[in-house]
Amino acid sequence: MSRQLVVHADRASLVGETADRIAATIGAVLAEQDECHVALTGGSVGIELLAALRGRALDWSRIHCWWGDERFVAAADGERNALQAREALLDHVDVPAANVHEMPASDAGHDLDAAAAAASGELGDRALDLVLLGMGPDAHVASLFPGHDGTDVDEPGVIAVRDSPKPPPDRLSLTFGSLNRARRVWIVVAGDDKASALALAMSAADRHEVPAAGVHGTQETRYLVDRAAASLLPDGMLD
Ligand SMILES: O=C1O[C@H](COP(=O)(O)O)[C@@H](O)[C@H](O)[C@H]1O
Repeated sequence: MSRQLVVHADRASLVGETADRIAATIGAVLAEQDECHVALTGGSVGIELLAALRGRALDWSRIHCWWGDERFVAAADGERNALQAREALLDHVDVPAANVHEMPASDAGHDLDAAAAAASGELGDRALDLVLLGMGPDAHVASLFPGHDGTDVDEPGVIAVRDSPKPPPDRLSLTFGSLNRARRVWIVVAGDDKASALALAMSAADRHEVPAAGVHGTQETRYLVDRAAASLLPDGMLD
């Protein structure tokens, strides 16, 4: 399955046009099936994207929201991806509570392993319709970090991540097994601090060292980036 690269002039057009694409894709999925299951992402551009989706006309009663990863902190901690997503988007749209599948918070009564098991149980072996991912400057996606054991896991589900190089240290993440059974995987990247990671991700790099290189959808894999992030891609890739 080939990967598509879409380069936008700047961060603002990346965010606005990607929000349009997400809304159009969800609309097309809902024209063919009853529900659309989407994994949201945290991270700087990921949350900007969710805020931009607020104004789009979508049938939220049929959209289910999951997460690619979560920081294992208390429910009210501003670092929590789900809390940021609520503030940016979900508190502003008519999404039924039952459609929002947050991963457990650290004060919900589970330790990290039990939280991973609970989130895995809820997700099962579902093939998500659309997975949105950010990418760190170290090429991590979701909370799959270079050199970490989590990059070995091919079973679908949610894993506990300890000693994350990016704080907070304890996290939950979808595995490659769940990410790579999604129909569409879109990796959204902005900024020149991500340029070398993006160049590696789009090469045939080993997923253990460059996790972003190991993620793909069964129907579609798209890198949606701004010009700054694309600055180290070979000319031939930009044609
Ligand atoms: O910690 C995380 O980081 C990545 C990337 O974030 P960014 O701020 O560098 O864009 C994000 O995709 C992930 O969901 C999040 O938990």
